[in-house]
Amino acid sequence: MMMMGDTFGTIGSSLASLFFIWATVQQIFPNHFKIAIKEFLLSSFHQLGFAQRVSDYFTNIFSPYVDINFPESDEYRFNHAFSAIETYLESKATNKSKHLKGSQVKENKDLVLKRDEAKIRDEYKGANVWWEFVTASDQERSFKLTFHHRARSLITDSYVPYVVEEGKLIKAKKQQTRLVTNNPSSQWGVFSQNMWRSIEFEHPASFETLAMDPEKKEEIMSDLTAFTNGKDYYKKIGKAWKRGYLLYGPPGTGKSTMISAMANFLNYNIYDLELTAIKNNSELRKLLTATSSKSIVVIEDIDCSVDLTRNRNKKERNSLERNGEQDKDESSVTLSGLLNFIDGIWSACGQERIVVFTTNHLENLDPALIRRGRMDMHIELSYCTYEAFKILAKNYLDLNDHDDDPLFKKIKSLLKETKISPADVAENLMTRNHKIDVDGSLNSLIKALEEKKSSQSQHDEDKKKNKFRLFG
Ligand SMILES: Nc1ncnc2c1ncn2[C@@H]1O[C@H](COP(=O)(O)OP(=O)(O)OP(=O)(O)O)[C@@H](O)[C@H]1O
Repeated sequence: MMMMGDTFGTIGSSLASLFFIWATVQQIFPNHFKIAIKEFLLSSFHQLGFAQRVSDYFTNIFSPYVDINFPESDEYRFNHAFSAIETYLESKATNKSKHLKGSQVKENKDLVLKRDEAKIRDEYKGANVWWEFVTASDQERSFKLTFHHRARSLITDSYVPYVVEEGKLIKAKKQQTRLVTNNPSSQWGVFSQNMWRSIEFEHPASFETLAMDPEKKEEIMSDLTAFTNGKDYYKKIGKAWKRGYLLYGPPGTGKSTMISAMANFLNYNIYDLELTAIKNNSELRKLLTATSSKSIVVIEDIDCSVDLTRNRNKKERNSLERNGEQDKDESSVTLSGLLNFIDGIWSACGQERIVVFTTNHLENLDPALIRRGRMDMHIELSYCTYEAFKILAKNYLDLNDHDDDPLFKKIKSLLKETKISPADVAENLMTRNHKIDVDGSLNSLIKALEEKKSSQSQHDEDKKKNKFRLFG
């Protein structure tokens, strides 16, 4: 009311001044002068925003509501705000809506209830807003947001960003994790639309079932949690929101299992990057820039994928000498291409991404690839320890604490003397008939450990003999 009174006052006094000046001009100046002065006065008032204010005032009285349209696609490109709004409204409205629809898109999925209303009211910090789903055609769908002009800055500066952010968060929480892998470039299509293909990721691995030292596991989990909550931190220090993990260790020690556990823990998609299917650095760049945020880009057995090993520099130099100064980047994926993406372009495209490299031969990798800062955390996955065995015993045999059990004691001492992978231990604990047979499984493991021990001591014996022969 105060605002309306003020505006009337201003309009009244401005009009009074205009009429007073105009009356004085009428009396003093001749006709042609009068016309020039009239035009000057009108244009001055116009420039001072007077006309605009009058028109705004009346528009606001008769139509005080403002609309913002959020089309599904903008200039042929998908509008991400549209899908975030859709998710937000779906979650928001289900509790309040009187008209719902239920659907079950897959037999093994839960029934989903969605609102079945075209218009939804929402409230934000005391302001009412209305959302309307508008369909001009199948291709032209949009959400129309309507609110009172008085709440304009609250809605545009604060509410809309809140809705989009909230929608993205809800989507990320609900999203089924996907396993994505790259197609050979010959199948990418004209607009590179088929670079990646994906399936639902349903691996049940979790940190709980991962057999490794509990302290180390805790350290990895808190590192991942800090990363995923670190948006403000990364912004503050001016670094791209990404983190690299290098998983190394002998075969069967749980490197792939750990990646699955990470993806399930964070609810991130996995991009399993097959480097051998990529021809050169430019293809690599295209692929990586098309990955989404909240994802784990994995290169397994990086030492086997491409020539990224310690000898690379020497080999690269030799090849350049043989072929003249031909640009190697044009014909293959190189270490510099990969590093460029991790440190260079990578920083500029996308956020909240994790890179994981795995290898069985850490010693073969070029130090540039794995230096701290690129691979922030080096995680060694090793042969089965007694602590790890206890986790596997719990997974496979439902055994909790059996430290005093003679079979456990025997396994403890054998594990100390033997190098056996968690995969081999798991294999021995697994019962063929899917029925838990504790003694049978533990005895089968003891047998396997004893065999391993004797073959290892035989191996050591042979090695010793060969050494003596060399010197003999
Ligand atoms: N640490 C572990 N905890 C639980 N299960 C494990 C662990 N390590 C291995 N396994 C079991 O062994 C199987 C093979 O392990 P996984 O593929 O993760 O090993 P890896 O280190 O990636 O092996 P590779 O180097 O040969 O690829 C898994 O399916 C899992 O059942």
